[in-house]
Amino acid sequence: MLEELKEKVFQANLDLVKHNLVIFTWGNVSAIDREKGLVVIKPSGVSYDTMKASDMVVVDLHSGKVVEGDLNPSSDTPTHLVLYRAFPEIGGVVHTHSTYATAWAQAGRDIPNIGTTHADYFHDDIPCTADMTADQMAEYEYHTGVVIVNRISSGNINPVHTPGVLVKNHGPFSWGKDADQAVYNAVVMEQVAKMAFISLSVNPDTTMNPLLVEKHFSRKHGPNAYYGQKKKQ
Ligand SMILES: O=C(CO)[C@@H](O)[C@@H](O)COP(=O)(O)O
Repeated sequence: MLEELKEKVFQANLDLVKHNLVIFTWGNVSAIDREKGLVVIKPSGVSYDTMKASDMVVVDLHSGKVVEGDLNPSSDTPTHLVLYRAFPEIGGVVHTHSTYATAWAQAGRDIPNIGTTHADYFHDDIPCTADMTADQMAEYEYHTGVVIVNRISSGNINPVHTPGVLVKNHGPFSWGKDADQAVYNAVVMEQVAKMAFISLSVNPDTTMNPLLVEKHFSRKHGPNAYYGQKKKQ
């Protein structure tokens, strides 16, 4: 079942290593088949060096139960499932421990939009979730998804326009229309986290023109999208 999606998720997980976003068994990628209501995700604690497409685990979107696979699904599976249920537009989710984005998450700070590189891909500051309550620590991974959705909705953030978040004291989660786009957004998150860290160490008081944000974001999104579009006659 879902052999083609397993292969895509497997390759997307290997891309995390290719882009230096993870080491050892850290991180995970999933994708969803919305027609079947099934999610394919990386198995828990399996090295990227030895992992195979057939190791990918298939779980039910609503119950979280494993419907296919011999290995345990990623420990972050409940987080992925909350995001798929809350954001119907997304088709892939990524979690990494990429160094700079994780450092911003551990510091509990939003990654500010202070450059066109950020604005090309993420409209808003990349938000960091709040501390979790003692109650939320029970079923931590499920409530990680809940605090992500709460942070996005309370910030009136469009999850398609700002496809990522930092989980405080943990690390980044990104998403996209499919697993590949979710990985792409994870790479961008790490890059803009690094750029912002360096920029603010040079000038903590730097600013960003909101008009420049709109100009760059609209190059890829919205009616005036330019990137990769046919030349207007
Ligand atoms: O963030 C963490 C642990 O802190 C996990 O995402 C990471 O170790 C990957 O766990 P899985 O192997 O996907 O269960």
